[in-house]
Amino acid sequence: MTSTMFEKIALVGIGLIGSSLARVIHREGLAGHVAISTRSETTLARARELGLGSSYAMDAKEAVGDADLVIVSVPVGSSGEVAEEIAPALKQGAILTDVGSTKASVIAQMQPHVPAGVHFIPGHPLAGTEKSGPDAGFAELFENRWCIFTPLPGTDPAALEKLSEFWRRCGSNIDTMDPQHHDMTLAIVSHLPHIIAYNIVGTADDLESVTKSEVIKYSASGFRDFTRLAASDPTMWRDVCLHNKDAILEMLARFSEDLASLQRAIRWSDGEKLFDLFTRTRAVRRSIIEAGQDIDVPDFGRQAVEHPAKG
Ligand SMILES: NC(=O)c1ccc[n+]([C@@H]2O[C@H](COP(=O)([O-])OP(=O)(O)OC[C@H]3O[C@@H](n4cnc5c(N)ncnc54)[C@H](O)[C@@H]3O)[C@@H](O)[C@H]2O)c1
Ligand SMILES: O=C(O)C(=O)C[C@]1(C(=O)O)C=C[C@@H](O)C=C1
Repeated sequence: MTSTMFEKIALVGIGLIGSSLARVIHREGLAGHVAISTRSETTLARARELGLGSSYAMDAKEAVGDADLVIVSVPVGSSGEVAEEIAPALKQGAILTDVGSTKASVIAQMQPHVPAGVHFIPGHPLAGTEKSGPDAGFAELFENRWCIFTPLPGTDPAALEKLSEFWRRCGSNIDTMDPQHHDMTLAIVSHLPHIIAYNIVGTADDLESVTKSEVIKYSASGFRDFTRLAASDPTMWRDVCLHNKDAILEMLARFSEDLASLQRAIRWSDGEKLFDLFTRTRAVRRSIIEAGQDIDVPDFGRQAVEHPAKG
């Protein structure tokens, strides 16, 4: 059953995340009006061609005027300038949220611009792909995925509950945590994997000149999985690295220590140590699958989910 939750929702930024939101809002009938704004004329024209909204504006202030819910879905490094731009046009009582992959930096950038009487609730859907732009989105993206809020002290519980209900209607499960904890957790489960993927694919690309295309010709599925992550949007991931610097550097230091220990085990033919580590990590993968967190979405080019019992 569908029922309208907001008279008007404004989506600022209409790439993978913004356009997925537009699609699920439409499918679930969550808004009477969806106003779309983005920085690039070409992207806005494409959003119009795709029929993602009810109105389209290059001027974000025009889009957010009268909106009950404003969702900012731009690279995290641009969240401050967007907040500054839209602040004067925000309606009293409106909920303002974002979807940025880092939280402390987004809060530091946006909060100073948020007018009194507007409920600013930072958020982050843990759902995405390596693709970007309005064509890449799909309504099912958020299904059975976590959406984490990092509410500020004094957040209105009713506004938080309304936003939580919105994300539940988009298919997500809700959790809340403080921004520092979010940034540390995401550094290990999301940011480091991307950095490692960028690095290994970069190394292989450097070797390419030596191996004369064998890297591409013989790339096995393990390497191909890395190339999917390493194909992710350069602007988005540059911003994530620059805006979660401390947590990423801390996790990279831990990672480098553990890698050195693994290197040592290989050098000294310490088979027991290798076997123990690989057994422990296999159990982690099984726990993720058993928790239902490894759900493939069509068109990701991902491998089929393996059955936990297969060993
Ligand atoms: N891609 C993912 O897997 C994923 C997952 C969860 C959260 N996020 C976060 O969501 C946000 C958007 O990511 P995406 O994947 O949708 O990116 P995207 O590149 O697909 O889309 C970004 C959109 O922002 C617009 N934009 C850029 N700068 C702008 C500005 N200054 N003013 C207005 N619009 C501007 C672009 O025109 C585009 O419409 C990022 O903060 C990212 O960290 C991404
Ligand atoms: O699956 C992917 O392709 C993603 O990169 C999604 C992913 C992730 O690391 O899980 C990437 C960044 C986000 O902030 C949230 C989700």
